[in-house]
Amino acid sequence: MFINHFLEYVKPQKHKYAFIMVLMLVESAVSLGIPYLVGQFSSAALGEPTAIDAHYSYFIGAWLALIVIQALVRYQFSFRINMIGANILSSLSCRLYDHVQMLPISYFSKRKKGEILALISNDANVLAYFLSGILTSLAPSLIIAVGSLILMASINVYLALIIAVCIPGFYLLLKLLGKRIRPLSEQVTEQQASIVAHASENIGAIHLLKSFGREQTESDKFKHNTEKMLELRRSQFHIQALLSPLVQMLISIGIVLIALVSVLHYRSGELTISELITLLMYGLLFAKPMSGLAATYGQYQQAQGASKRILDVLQIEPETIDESANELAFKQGHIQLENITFHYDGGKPLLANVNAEFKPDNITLLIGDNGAGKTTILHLLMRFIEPKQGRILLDDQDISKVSLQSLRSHIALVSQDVALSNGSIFENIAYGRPDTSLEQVVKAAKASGADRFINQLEDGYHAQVGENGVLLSAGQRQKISLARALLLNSRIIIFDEPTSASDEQGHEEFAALIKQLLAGRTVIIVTHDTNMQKIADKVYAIDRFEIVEK
Ligand SMILES: Nc1ncnc2c1ncn2[C@@H]1O[C@H](COP(=O)(O)OP(=O)(O)OP(=O)(O)O)[C@@H](O)[C@H]1O
Repeated sequence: MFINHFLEYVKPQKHKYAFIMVLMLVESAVSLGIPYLVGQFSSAALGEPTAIDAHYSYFIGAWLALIVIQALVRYQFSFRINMIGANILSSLSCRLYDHVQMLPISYFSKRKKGEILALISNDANVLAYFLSGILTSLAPSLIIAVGSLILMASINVYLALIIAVCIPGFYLLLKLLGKRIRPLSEQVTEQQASIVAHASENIGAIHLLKSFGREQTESDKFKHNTEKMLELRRSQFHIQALLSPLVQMLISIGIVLIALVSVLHYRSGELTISELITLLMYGLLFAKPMSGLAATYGQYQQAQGASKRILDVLQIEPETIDESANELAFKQGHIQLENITFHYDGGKPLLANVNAEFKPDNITLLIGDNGAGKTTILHLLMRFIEPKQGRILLDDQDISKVSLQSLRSHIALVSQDVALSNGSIFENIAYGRPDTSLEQVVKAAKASGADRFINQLEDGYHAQVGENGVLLSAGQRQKISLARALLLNSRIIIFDEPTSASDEQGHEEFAALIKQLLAGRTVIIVTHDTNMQKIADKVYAIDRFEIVEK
């Protein structure tokens, strides 16, 4: 049972649960009391003996009072149970989000974005509301079903027996249909994830899509995906739609039998009219929780699927945040690659026994053909990925032995596809130092050359950049990204294709800027730009799995 792993989310809410259970017990007692009162009312109206000697209007009054109490209790129950669900959802999705963002980069390379989003939103939702509803809906359903059965048996034992015989059939039916619900709901979730992933990818690459005239192709693809979803939904709804009426039918047949046997017993004088009415009302009361139980069973199967997917992700080891690992004792920023061998899982060999040295107060270029492994080396330095063999030393300390947080705090990465968050320019430059002042941000922007264009914007540093910085040009985004790295004031700065978005003049300006700004630091630049060679102290070329100094 995958769901068991999540019962810890129920525990903190136990007092609220207990109160809801009390409410539900009251509601069950009221529901069971109503048929009894109706029986008493009929007896009083027909002049038969009643439990207390009272006029029939007294029983009507009590009946009405119970109806009002029932409504009030149901309102309280419904509100509180939903709040428990919302609370569980909030803690579960926070835990999931925290875990997901700690997973290694390799997890994200293999998963669709939509799949991850579906997990945090859809699966967490299914599980949370199941956890909040199950205990509180199961207990009263069982109380009402068992209670009405006992009360029926107290009036007529044959009738109770008829129902007891129907119950195994009911269970079998549930089992049979329930078997198909789970794999279907898993397929539905997967399909939903690929629809979201497809849409989000296309919207993210809308320029590409439009410029290559892919509208129709992508529309067809989307339609194909939704049609597949429609098919899955058809099967899912088919079972869901079948489950409830089938169970209802079985129960209704039971009620017909109850009615028949009751009438026969009445005619033979073994039952009074008020007992007959009470019995029929208990029969109807019994039917309701039984069909509720059928729905709960369907939800249970869905929640099992959701828990399994969530559990699978929670069981993936996050990036090693070894609390006991040493902090990096940073000195100058001297980096050495020793016999590094690397290939991506399932990929061909990329680096074999690579040795290299990146010195402080040096600008080192990494050049090479597309796909040679330049960015991979930067990612090894950041420990987004780990070498298969060999080690990387920073100031003579093996970086795999120091805490990730301390390693990354000394390195600023200006990546190829500049990632900006949807906020203001100020927020984007201050991304790594959220508590920094405007003055410091402006200083960094002046140094990176971003200040010029920022001042021309109507809202200046408070201008919004749009999602992924779409409101800025590629060159402007790169300048913001450089300012962001400068603000960190890291002693090691690594650039991945920093001038890919600049014009020829931009290349020269950037080279001069780097030379002047980053003196004294360890600078590594992955580039295809030959202008950079003028400012470089050393150039490494990656060729056929090896690194050669030029
Ligand atoms: N996450 C990944 N999983 C599997 N293979 C990958 C992954 N990232 C990159 N690769 C592959 O590894 C090789 C090296 O990629 P890398 O990005 O390091 O090249 P690069 O030298 O920086 O290229 P470019 O100059 O085109 O940016 C490529 O063949 C690429 O397809």
